[in-house]
Amino acid sequence: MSAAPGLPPGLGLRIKAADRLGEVLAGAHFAPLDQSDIADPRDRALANRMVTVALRRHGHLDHVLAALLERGMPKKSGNFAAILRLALAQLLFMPETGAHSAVHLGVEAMRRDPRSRHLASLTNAVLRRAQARTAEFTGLDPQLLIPEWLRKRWAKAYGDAAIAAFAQALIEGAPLDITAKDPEAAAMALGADRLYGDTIRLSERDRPLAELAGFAEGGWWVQDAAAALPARLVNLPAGARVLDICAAPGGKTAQLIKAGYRVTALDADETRLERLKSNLDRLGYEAEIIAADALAFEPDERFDAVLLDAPCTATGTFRRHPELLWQKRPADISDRAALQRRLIAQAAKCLNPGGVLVYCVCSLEPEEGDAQREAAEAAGLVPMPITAGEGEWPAGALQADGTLRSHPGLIVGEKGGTLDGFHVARFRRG
Ligand SMILES: C[S@@+](CC[C@H](N)C(=O)[O-])C[C@H]1O[C@@H](n2cnc3c(N)ncnc32)[C@H](O)[C@@H]1O
Repeated sequence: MSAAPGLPPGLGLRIKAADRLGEVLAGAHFAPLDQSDIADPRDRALANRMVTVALRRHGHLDHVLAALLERGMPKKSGNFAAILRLALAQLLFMPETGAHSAVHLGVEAMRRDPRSRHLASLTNAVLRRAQARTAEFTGLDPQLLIPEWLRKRWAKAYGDAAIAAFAQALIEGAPLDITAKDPEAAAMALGADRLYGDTIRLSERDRPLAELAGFAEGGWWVQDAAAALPARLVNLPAGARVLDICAAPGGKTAQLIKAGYRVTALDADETRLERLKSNLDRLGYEAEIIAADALAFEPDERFDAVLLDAPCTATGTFRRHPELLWQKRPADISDRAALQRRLIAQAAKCLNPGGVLVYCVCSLEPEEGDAQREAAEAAGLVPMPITAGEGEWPAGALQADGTLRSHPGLIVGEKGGTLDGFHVARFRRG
């Protein structure tokens, strides 16, 4: 069934997918196509998979395009790049969808775009040449999937072997990780595996989230296994007052409430706070919610703990957001690191003497992680090392200095999946 009436089967969804890919190539964050874009669930799933594969394989597609477009990318070519990348992704990396359909519908999609229809025969030629070189292009070095500047940084921080693992994790994508109120019952109801703590993992999913067992009843929320680590490290008695200072959309707020703390959830972004509110409502959880700039926040009463899940480059989430690999620039790292230093200083001011700060970022960059210890110490905080006996985390994540470092090269669970990159450090106000 076609996603748009009057178009040949399968063409409408490709046009929608190419439009979405075009937006991401122009710098937008990838938001999956939803029901309002493509009504048929199977068409929608295919379209989203095509965009995702094109984004995961971006580095390989760069190489293929450089090899096949002798005169480079044509100027003023409308959606040419997105349509071609999508067709190449399908042809080379989604063989189960059929080479004929990749070529034929790719060329048809190009014909339907008024700004790029003059390039339909070039498209046909490029796709046919790619098809003839399938073995070569599907055998490209996986490390080409990571831009060189990031590859160099990550090799320095995590070693060469980690780069190969990161590239593999990028190709495979992320499973659905869930934090459950009752992990044993939820794992049973969903056919999921238990990882550690209250995290369970669903490797295969055949329906939308809202239709999964326990969602409507508020039995669980989506949260990567690594993202679930920081809130557990607050480790205070139930009833403690905890400020979640960059809280939305609320995954960690929900964990803090589950742990029995009295939680204040603050965020500067009102739209994201709406999502936090509706997430907590679904879970039947309550928190004090404050829309404010953390940098200007002066609480009436200080807190026993602050969780600072700081805005960051989010490079640790590349399995879910592969576009970040190609959108981030070195200046983003220094920019975020500077904001994080200011937030750490502000978070320290919100703590009672002896209060605990848990600082975390979903970034793989040392400037946003280990290096921020200096900013914490400058704000009057002392390191409070995380210890081996106080929780469960992936083997290899606990570092000698008592901070946690997860990355998509670490293996978790019996089925051997990976997890996001997170840095977690804990401090106490002196
Ligand atoms: C990494 S996200 C938080 C994710 C959240 N902790 C969770 O687990 O669901 C960072 C958040 O920081 C917020 N933020 C960025 N700058 C801020 C500021 N100056 N004051 C308050 N919130 C800010 C963003 O709106 C964003 O929601």
